[in-house]
Order: sequence, then C-alpha cells, then structure tokens
Amino acid sequence: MRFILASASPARLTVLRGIGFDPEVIVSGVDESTIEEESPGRLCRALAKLKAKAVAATLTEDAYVLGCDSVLEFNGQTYGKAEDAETAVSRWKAMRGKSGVLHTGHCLIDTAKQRRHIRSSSTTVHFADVTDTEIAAYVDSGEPMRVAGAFTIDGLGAPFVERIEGDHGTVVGVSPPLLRQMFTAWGVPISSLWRTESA
Ligand SMILES: Nc1nc2c(ncn2[C@H]2C[C@H](O)[C@@H](COP(=O)(O)OP(=O)(O)OP(=O)(O)O)O2)c(=O)[nH]1
Repeated sequence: MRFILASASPARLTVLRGIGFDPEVIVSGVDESTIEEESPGRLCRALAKLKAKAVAATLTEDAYVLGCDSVLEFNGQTYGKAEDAETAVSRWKAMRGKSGVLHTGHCLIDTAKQRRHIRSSSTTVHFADVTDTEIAAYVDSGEPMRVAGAFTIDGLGAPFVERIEGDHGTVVGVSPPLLRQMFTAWGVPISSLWRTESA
C-alpha cells in the first residue's frame, strides 16, 4: 500500500527513507493558525491530525497517510519556528545552558481500513551554554528560522545540543519507534513497509 508523508519537511522525508520506507510527499498546505491549544502535546497532535486528514481527503486510492508537527516547550511557552533573526537570537539567549522538550505529533491514517492513530512523542533537549558570537553565526546561517524550536540536532545546530533524553527522531520531526508502535498496534510489521529492492 502507498505511504504518503503529508509534510514539506525534508528532514522527515530523510528519516523515513533512512528506515527503509518509500514515502510519497503530498504537502497539506493547511493553515496552522486555525488550531489553538494551550498544551504543546495537544497542539502538535491537533496540527498533525489537521495535516494528515487534509491530505487523506484528496486521495482516490488507499494509502497510509502520516502527518506530523513539532513544537518546542520551553519555560512554560510553546514555540514553533523562529519567525525572524531577532526572535531566534533572543530565543537562544534564553535557551542556552537550559533544557526544553521537543514534542512531535503524529497522525497516521489507514484509509483502506478507515483507522487512525493520533499520538505524540517527547524528547528533552539540553542546550549548550553557547556564546553570543556562536548565536549570531548560527542565526546568520538562516537555519533557526526554518526549524521548530529554532535548532536542529542533525544540522548546524548539533554542536549546540549537549544531550537528549528520548528518541532522536522526535527532535528531527518523526519518531521511528512511535511509528513501529502504531503499525504494530494494527498488526502491521514495520518490515512490511520496507521498500523492496525492485522499487
Ligand atoms: N533536520 C532537522 N529538522 C528539524 C529539527 N527540528 C525541527 N526540524 C524541522 C522539521 C520540520 O521541517 C520543521 C518543524 O516544523 P513543522 O512541524 O511545522 O513542519 P514543516 O512546517 O517543516 O512542514 P509541514 O508543516 O509538516 O508541511 O522543523 C532537527 O533537529 N533536524
């Protein structure tokens, strides 16, 4: 059955290909501002559901559809991407030397059997005590404005993350162990999603 990633995220596509999937990308194009939730867990799950449902509604053939959304919980606030350089600098000056929780919502839809999982995974991220100069250089790279939480764990931001508690994929944007749990709950072995060499 087709596996559709309802996300524009190159990072999510890389993770899914890395675990042997053969995902097709259909970007949902939804307006994320329509969802307001106090808790970061509820927010990322609601946004993941919005994206997956929007794409599933366009399909004429059966498929698994995965929508995701990542947010950073820090100091009691919930953050997405840094909207501009000034915001990224002030966020990093607040985050350095401290920790936050990256929550990634996952909505997995099986259109053939009309079933759905909506779950999120959370990973605590400990930030290095970076200098003003490092923050300026990192923001100048443009990366913090492209990613949830204004940092990456596998890009230019990696040296600025001291350690994590939880799975790595959750920080990048999709959690392989959570995907396994969701498919296993449906009686679908994760290995059945591995692309065959001929594909
Ligand atoms: N490579 C990498 N990307 C990250 C990391 N943390 C967050 N991101 C990226 C993954 C997603 O592209 C983005 C999270 O924003 P969203 O969940 O809103 O997804 P995005 O807007 O990119 O695409 P989508 O809304 O799913 O079509 O940040 C990281 O540690 N590494």
